Amino acid sequence: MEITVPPNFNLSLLASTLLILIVIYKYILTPLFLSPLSRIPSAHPSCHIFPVWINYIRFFNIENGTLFRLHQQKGPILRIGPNELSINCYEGGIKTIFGGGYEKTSYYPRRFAAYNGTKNMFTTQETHPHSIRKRMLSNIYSKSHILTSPTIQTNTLSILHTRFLPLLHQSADTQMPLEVLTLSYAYAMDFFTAYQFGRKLSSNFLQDVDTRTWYLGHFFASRPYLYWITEQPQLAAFLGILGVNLVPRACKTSISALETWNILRCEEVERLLAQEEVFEAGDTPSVYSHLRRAFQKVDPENVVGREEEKQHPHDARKLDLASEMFDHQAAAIETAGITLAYVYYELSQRPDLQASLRAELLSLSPPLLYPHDLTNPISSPHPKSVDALPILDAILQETLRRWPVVAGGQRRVTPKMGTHTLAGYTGIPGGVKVQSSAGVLQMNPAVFPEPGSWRPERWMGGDEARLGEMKRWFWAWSSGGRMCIGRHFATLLMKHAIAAIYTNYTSSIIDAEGIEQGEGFSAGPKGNKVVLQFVHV
Ligand code: HEM
Repeated sequence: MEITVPPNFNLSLLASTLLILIVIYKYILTPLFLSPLSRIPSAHPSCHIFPVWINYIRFFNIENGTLFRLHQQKGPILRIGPNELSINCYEGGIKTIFGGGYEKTSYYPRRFAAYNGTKNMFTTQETHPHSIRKRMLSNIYSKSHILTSPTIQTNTLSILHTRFLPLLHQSADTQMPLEVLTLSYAYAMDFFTAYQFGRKLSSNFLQDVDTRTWYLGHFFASRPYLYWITEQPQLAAFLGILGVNLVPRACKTSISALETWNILRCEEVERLLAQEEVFEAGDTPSVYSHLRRAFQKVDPENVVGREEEKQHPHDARKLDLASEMFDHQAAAIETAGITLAYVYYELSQRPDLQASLRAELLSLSPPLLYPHDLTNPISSPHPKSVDALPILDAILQETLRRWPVVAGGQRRVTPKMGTHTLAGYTGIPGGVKVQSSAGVLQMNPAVFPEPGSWRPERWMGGDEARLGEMKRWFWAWSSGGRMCIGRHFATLLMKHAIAAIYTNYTSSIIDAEGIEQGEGFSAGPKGNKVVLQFVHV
């Protein structure tokens, strides 16, 4: 049978119409009406179809504040892009996503890349390689190890008494106010690198102001350009080829400068280890040599063939070690620095609480009084007794709740297999980007009444059920398999700084303009400063 085509029939018109219909069906009708995500409240009507809105708020760096307001209005789950959700609740939220081991998105290796993309624990997206690396590191950061490490005990005493407290003492003596945000960055870095590399190779940012300023300048250099680095890396790279640098070359130079600073220390540790030097407790490069040994254990199978590498397994792992050390420094300096600045700011408004805290601190045996006889071997309280102080603990816990430094969305992706139920919405497919944030979770008034008020008392006493609920929603360290591995170290570092200060001084605010928390994945005071006056008690 012969098919007769109408004289005015146009094949190409038919094809174009079909194509348009398919595009409308796939990119408009499906995301808007048929996708399981279409039932979820959208942050903006366009979010169902285009990722323009989410890019807009990320470009203008207003994501945390905007999502916080929208969650208050629209509930715990929001569609923030055609394939992206923000979820802030416990059941069906962080319990499912983070407790269920959803993998990280590529945001992490983009934002936190080091040594030309040499993966470390934080930037590894996939579960299996992550858990291998985590097993290698867990013990050195476990609570039992942190609270009994001779390296930490020796260095705590030395850093507090020879570097930190003299600065406060001088400020109180001369009645010169201190800017405590930068001071806290310096303290956190010195304290952490002393554990990582040993005290001899640690930073000395508390005393060496020039190197501290140099380091912090490079550390924060890329912040204004993060949108291009994390959200539009291909576009930035393409325009870079054409000579348009959305991310100034200086940002790369800054990262290289810090990488060099770090790798020189790694090399120096290697040199000392090669000499089989016996380290004094304070000079033991605890974190570095722990990971180095862990690599050596697995390397005989991996590094076969090259004699040189078999003899010096660290050579093969040089960048792995450096990348891991680099990342832990970055994790420690900013997070602990900002948290401490907020602790001092809040306490400075509560002289009554400073007095109760001091009474508690004076019960330590011996208390952290300054000046102190450093030749006395039992001249500091045991870390376990500092850790166990209830008022100190509540002050830190409440600061981490009210001012969670990792305030931005922690991004994950739904597992490829099967469908998922999140915040009561069923049928969510694999491959959907999801994120949660401590800045939203910890401001839930149903769990934390008057969430904007800093009230350490909420963590003291009270009924068990209420405390249990608060702990479930407390998310400053994240949760699940990717929870902060440095939390016990950070807690010890921060508790000792607070204890040392408030045993010896009172504080009051001189200048806290811009204390409101800024934007970003990690966020400190917008004004970048907290100036306090310390007075001898
Ligand atoms: C106040 C201090 C700190 C806070 C609030 C904090 C918070 C966090 C949070 C929320 C995460 C999860 C982030 C995400 O998955 O998106 C994290 C992960 C991590 N933190 Fe911390 N952190 C602190 C201090 C430290 C310190 C001192 C170290 C030093 C070792 C550290 C090392 C890490 C590492 C390596 C990870 C990645 C863990 C993994 O992927 O399994 N953190 N931290």
